Amino acid sequence: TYNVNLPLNHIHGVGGNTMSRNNVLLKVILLGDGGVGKSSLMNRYVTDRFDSQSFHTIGVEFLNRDLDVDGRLVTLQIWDTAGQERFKSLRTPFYRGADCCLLTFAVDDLQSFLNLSCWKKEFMFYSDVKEPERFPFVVLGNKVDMERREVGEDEARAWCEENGCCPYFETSAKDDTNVAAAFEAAVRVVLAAEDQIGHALLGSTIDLHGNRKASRGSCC
Ligand SMILES: Nc1nc2c(ncn2[C@@H]2O[C@H](COP(=O)(O)OP(=O)(O)OP(=O)(O)O)[C@@H](O)[C@H]2O)c(=O)[nH]1
Ligand SMILES: [Mg+2]
Repeated sequence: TYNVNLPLNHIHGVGGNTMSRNNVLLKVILLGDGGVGKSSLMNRYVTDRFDSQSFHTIGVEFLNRDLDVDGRLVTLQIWDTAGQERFKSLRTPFYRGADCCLLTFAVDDLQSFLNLSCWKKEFMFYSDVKEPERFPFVVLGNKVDMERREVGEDEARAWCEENGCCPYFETSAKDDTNVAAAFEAAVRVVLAAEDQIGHALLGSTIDLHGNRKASRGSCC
């Protein structure tokens, strides 16, 4: 486990996640407004700690965790980004090569939920993924331990339905609610997508949909 601002040992590159069939490195990236709990979720998952006084992230940091998913050994490389607008230029260069994007908001912060679309757009703009329609997102509604909510679970699930039916998890980094489940879901959606591509290649029936980048407009 390594924690740096400069990603010295990041294995990047074309399709850069598959080391072998049973030993996979997956890059997942946490995006969302400053203060929603991205760093706390990563730290809870990797080190099983929670800090109620955490500092805002500057740029990006990452931590690795190995896990076994249905008999496949996976190294999950979790990239935690700075959500504050002033750090935008420090985080966007690291979107490329991501296998899954975890869009995060806090259930006690309506604005962070409304901004999910902006985060998705920003990711699509800078990640340069080949098949935007198929790229896997997972949505996390964090801080469910808070009594006062501004975003209902139904509302959040509706957004996910409208945005490619991505999986939704209500998490608490503080109470360790659903944190492992959310990261494992990210691994599963990536592996499932890769299996599909594998099958398509075998059957020579790749459907490229013909849609490349939908829009290159600026984000908020
Ligand atoms: N109650 C509660 N507080 C949380 C939870 N997760 C994070 N926090 C608190 O929310 C504040 C912000 O958490 P961070 O993890 O630093 O937020 P972030 O998304 O990484 O913020 P940036 O680095 O600025 O993008 C901290 O005070 C955390 O202790 C949670 O699940 N429940
Ligand atoms: Mg942070």
